[in-house]
Amino acid sequence: MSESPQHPIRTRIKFCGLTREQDVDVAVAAGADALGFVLWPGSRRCVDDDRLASLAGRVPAFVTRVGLFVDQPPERVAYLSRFLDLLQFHGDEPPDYCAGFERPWIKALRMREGLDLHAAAAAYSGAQALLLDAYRPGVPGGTGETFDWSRIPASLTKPVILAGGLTPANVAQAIASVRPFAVDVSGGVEAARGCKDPELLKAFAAAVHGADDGCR
Ligand SMILES: O=C(O)c1ccccc1NCC(=O)[C@H](O)[C@H](O)COP(=O)(O)O
Repeated sequence: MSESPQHPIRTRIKFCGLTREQDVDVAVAAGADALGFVLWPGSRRCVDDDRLASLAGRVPAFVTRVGLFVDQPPERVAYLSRFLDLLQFHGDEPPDYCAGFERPWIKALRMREGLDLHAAAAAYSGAQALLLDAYRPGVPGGTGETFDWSRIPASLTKPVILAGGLTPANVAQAIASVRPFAVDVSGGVEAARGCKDPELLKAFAAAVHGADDGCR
């Protein structure tokens, strides 16, 4: 299979829901390409503005700082953008809203029944990627649940970030089946909610690298 953003030779890794400085350090050392900070107050992983400033200030060059939002006031997104390289919209934000900030953005889509991914990719054509996550009614993200990966068409034109219930134990299988641009994990590398486990972070990254080696 030839390389392309849809079928990369190296799967990027995004660790999500970081709340502590030591987790940022371990995640970066393990090989993170991106770190996600939940900025939606409804989440137990949400970090306040001071903590975001501290965590974001710790991230070295070439690791992307991603802020997660769920249908929040645009003024709030605009304010917090100063700490972020990329915005991730996890709610029902329409494309015009997502494009209204001076930052690149990705759209999270929860894989509810009947979702047409080609139509969504066309609607969110300004997104840098689509993050595909499990659907659980009333829960915007971070469910720790997988979905049926065979629902993702190989012909999708947008880079796919695969999320939802990934762990060090299943991520290699996920990469082999989907060949995503990136994988995203939160609960699968935690010791407790919001607290990442150093060994799980390293094991997850090692499993991704091993899967990439197996795909070559
Ligand atoms: O983590 C949260 O609490 C959260 C709340 C609201 C929107 C998104 C949220 N998290 C998103 C993620 O952490 C990931 O992008 C994704 O959902 C994967 O989570 P997991 O299944 O736990 O690996």
